[in-house]
Amino acid sequence: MEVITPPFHADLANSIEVRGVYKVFGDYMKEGLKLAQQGASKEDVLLRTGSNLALADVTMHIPAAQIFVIMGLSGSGKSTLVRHFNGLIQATAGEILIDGRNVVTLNEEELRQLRRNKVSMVFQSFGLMPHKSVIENAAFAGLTRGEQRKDALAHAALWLERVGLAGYERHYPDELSGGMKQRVGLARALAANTDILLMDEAFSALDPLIRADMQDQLLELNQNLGKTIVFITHDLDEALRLGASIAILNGGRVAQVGAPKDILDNPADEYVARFVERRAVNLE
Ligand SMILES: Nc1ncnc2c1ncn2[C@@H]1O[C@H](COP(=O)(O)OP(=O)(O)OP(=O)(O)O)[C@@H](O)[C@H]1O
Repeated sequence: MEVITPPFHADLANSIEVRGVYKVFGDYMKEGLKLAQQGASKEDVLLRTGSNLALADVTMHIPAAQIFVIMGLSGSGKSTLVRHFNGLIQATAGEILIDGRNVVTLNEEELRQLRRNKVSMVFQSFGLMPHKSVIENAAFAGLTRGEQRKDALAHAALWLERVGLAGYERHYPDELSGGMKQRVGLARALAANTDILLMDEAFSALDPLIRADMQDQLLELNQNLGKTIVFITHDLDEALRLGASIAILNGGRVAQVGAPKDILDNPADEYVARFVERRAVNLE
């Protein structure tokens, strides 16, 4: 079957454009969507339809080659939003443009290609294949892209070394600690060498020293290779250290998007102010 590739727009390369995205989970999606479009809150929609409004009218521009941080309370919609970017979740309404192509309209094969070649993801729950060794996990993208096995494994070994896992190549995921599994997931995403990296609480299981080291590596990767990185975290210090921009979600809606200093100095509302109050001092 012929795969039709929608047009590529060079001026939008590696940016993510989110336009009016809504996501309603549950049996009464249409009713929930209508209420949300009229401005109803997550709680209202739940009370009146029993449906779960995860995202409402989310619009944001994620520039190429930037680290863009997403924060918000548990359940505010962070993971749901990011999973729209590689088509793991289908929007109820709205558009997501990557390289100017609307991800919402891609078919399964096009989505597979997108995940293989353009957008890789590091999951909070690691997402490793238990029956494959550490190095086979790390080399997954290269192997499925059809690279020579020797080359894909050599490349994966380099990334495993960079995340501090040299010597563990032949081990299996269930022989590793949580932090080590998280680093395998990270090595796998980095070895995939895609232009866009989605990271959902990707450092949460790491101890503080390794976490700081991984943050440094991510900044370096972003600076040297110009990767676009979308990074979900609960940790304000991590957000301020990594993010060129920070978006804060509240009940599925965007509370504020801005540079860290703007958010610290001028929080848009009480909710944002609560996030940043303990750091309400000027950033250098
Ligand atoms: N598959 C699903 N079915 C029904 N509701 C869902 C599903 N996935 C997420 N939700 C709901 O969508 C909302 C947003 O969830 P999401 O996981 O995106 O939040 P989050 O901000 O990432 O939270 P956390 O910080 O706890 O990971 C929540 O109310 C959640 O219950």
